[in-house]
Amino acid sequence: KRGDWSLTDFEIGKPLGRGKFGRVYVAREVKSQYVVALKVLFKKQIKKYNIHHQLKREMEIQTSLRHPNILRLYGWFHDDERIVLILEYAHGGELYGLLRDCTYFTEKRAATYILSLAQALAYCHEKDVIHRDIKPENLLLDHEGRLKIADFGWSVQSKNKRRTMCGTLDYLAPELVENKAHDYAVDNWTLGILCYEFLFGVPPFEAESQKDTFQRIVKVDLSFPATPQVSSEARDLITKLLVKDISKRLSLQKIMEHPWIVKNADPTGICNN
Ligand SMILES: CC[C@@H](NC(=O)c1cc2[nH]nc(NC(=O)c3ccc(N4CCN(C)CC4)cc3)c2s1)c1ccccc1
Repeated sequence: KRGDWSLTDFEIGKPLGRGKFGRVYVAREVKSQYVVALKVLFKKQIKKYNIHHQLKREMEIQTSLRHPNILRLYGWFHDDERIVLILEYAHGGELYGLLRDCTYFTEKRAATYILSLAQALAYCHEKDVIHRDIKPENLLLDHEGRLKIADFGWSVQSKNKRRTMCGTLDYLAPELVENKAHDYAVDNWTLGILCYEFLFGVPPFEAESQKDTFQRIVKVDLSFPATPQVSSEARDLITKLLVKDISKRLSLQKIMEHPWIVKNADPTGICNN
């Protein structure tokens, strides 16, 4: 099945989105009538921006991941000028679109998506994958409203150069042992940003200029608007994620066990309110 695909096997539909390096189209595989998304990247662009290694990593990583909240990469093919990724089709479109339409989510919907993200990231981290670019634009919804993380273009397989000599940590300096833990914590901070944005409709450190946003981030200049009304448990979780000291930032496991998540999140990942 893998590897013998070509564009003639698909009826191409409307464009779904466009990134810097390519476009995504909805398509139907002719024989099975199965609906997929085809991400078309031009070899010229790949050479020009020298993203060949990144694309290769994205393909290896996303093919190896199997999780209900991670968009599947079924396979790929190429011709003289294009590389085409055959991706799972997410019928609900971008989570971002939903957030824009309803300004902010209910606490149940927000908690359900944060739980799905924490579960997907815990799965990725077990497989030594750090996404590093979790943002609303990369989050899609399937036909049941289940969250799907897309676009692993910026993810990395954590450099296993840190794999210790003869399998023991005993000889590793603390900064190396620490460093490995640090790599993963970047995704946890992002969950705090997303949780805030799901509940208030804007990211926590938004500012007029990039410089101001940067300063607010490094100072962790966090404040909660009076409206919309958001529970103290929700604010507690956000406050425990947007922590500068990585060793004090809530772990994915602790996020899944947090009272606000336990009380509000739908464990099936599907939220209809
Ligand atoms: C995350 C960005 C990334 N995207 C993917 O890989 C993508 C992979 C993938 N699979 N399914 C998708 N579905 C859609 O994009 C979509 C958008 C709107 C839809 N609707 C509009 C509203 N309506 C009410 C319901 C139907 C339905 C599906 C996308 S995007 C990308 C990367 C490079 C170049 C382009 C895009």
